[in-house]
Amino acid sequence: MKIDCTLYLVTDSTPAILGKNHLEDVVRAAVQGGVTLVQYRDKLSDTGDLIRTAQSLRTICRQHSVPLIINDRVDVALAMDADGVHLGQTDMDIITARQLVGSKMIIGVTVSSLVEAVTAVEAGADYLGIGTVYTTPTKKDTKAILGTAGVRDILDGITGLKKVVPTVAIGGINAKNIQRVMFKSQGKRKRLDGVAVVSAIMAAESPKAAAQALRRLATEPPGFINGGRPHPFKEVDDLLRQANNVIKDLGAKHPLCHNMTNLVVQNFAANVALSIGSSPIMANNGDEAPELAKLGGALVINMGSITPEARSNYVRAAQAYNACGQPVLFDPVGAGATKLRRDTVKSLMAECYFEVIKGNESELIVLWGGLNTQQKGVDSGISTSSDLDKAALTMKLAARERNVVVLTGKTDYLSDGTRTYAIKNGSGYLGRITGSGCTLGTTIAACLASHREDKLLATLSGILMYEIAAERANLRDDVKGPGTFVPAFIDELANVARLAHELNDSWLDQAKVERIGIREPRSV
Ligand SMILES: Nc1ncnc2c1ncn2[C@@H]1O[C@H](COP(=O)(O)OP(=O)(O)OP(=O)(O)O)[C@@H](O)[C@H]1O
Ligand SMILES: Cc1ncsc1CCO
Repeated sequence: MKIDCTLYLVTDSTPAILGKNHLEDVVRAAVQGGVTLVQYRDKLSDTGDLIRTAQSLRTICRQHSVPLIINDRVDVALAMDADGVHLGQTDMDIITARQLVGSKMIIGVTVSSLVEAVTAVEAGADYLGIGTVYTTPTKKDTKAILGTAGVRDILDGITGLKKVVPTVAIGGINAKNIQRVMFKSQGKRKRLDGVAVVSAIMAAESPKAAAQALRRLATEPPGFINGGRPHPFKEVDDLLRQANNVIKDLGAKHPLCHNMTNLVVQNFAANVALSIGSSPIMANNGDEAPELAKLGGALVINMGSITPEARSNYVRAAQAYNACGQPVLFDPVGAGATKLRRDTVKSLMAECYFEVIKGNESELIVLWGGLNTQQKGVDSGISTSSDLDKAALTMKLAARERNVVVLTGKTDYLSDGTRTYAIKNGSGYLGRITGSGCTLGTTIAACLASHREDKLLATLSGILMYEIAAERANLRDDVKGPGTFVPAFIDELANVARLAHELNDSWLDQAKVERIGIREPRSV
């Protein structure tokens, strides 16, 4: 029997997933929606019930020519003449199962390592379920988490074996990440034939609509073909593919993050730096900078508390880092609030090179030349600009300064003067605590210090780490308001750093990054 693994439904009859629905109804709707293979998985029912349910599922599946596979129970599969049986690593071995079921019945096997995959193929498996890709609410055992990189290694490892078998990935796959999973797990010569899902269909409000959507997404994977042109998703995805490594390297290299920052955020910024894997020093005296600049780190100049001697300290420090070729991030806090700040911005921009400038909209308008803009304190104020205006401001400033510019707000804009992106991650709490912009600057600077090859990628990685950690904190039960948000946020920054260290890039599935197609500014 030919196996089409494009969209493989694995059933789950537990109340947490199935709710009040009937298994048969859900499976019927799913095959009507486009599921290509069904596995009946039930660890709890008695043998008689298993056989009866399997028989009725087989009737439903056969009406749509979809094979029905039985999980684990070779006896049940034989008793009701299933199309196949699926074996886990602790189930019956493949050779014994084959002797029992004969040559026609499909045998599928779950594998989570290359050794298991090669062994299964050589023993006669007809398809492989590779997993677990991501943690799921029902499976939290992170040891077996492969991530897409792990799936890719297995696909590469089984390329060239005599027998070619279809493969599906399983574990935490849903409509949001299915395309990324298929794209990112591509091996050099082999890619997944499909994906297996459980709750994305079993727990869906409309299993039919969920199956239709997943089938479409699985059949038209992005980044492969788009009338011969690279899919727009591919460009963003190429960056996202690398972001986990940038964060992993940050933890491994532990770079110095030298903050010349305001009086408000000293402690918060130092804790953020530590939780992401960087080593902070809060040092506002420019005399120390030439020595610190030689330690391979990055400098943040945040002019939030502009003391009388601050300007000359900033310039000496930035020039020391410029001389060593180490990155400097400029955060022109309250740039439009006072004459002193406007003048300071002007002279810093003239005397120093900033690899990244990060500010809110009001601040960046001042930097672009809106020296008459009046900012109320350090806040951005109510914006009247369109999204495109903000993206254009970000791009033209980056093009003029030959650097990377970040404009923060509910949506962040990022540009290197050529490539411009909108990032729609984050949490409303970030707008309700002080210093979220400042500590984002610290995070980006740490990324710049550890990843020197592509400053746009380093900046994007820092923004995503920061904002996705905020989203994760936002979801926690212990967060009741802005006050409890701050410690939870620091914990989540550390959690994202840990995931990256474990090569687990699942946190990036939440990334909401869009390429903005605006023309390059011709003359700036
Ligand atoms: N409503 C929101 N929803 C999602 N993310 C937000 C929101 N408001 C701010 N952020 C995020 O918070 C971070 C800081 O942006 P913001 O524009 O508030 O900086 P700022 O005004 O310089 O802050 P501060 O002066 O307090 O340091 C950015 O990552 C931004 O995306
Ligand atoms: C509130 C405040 N005042 C100066 S710096 C700062 C922190 C946020 O920018």
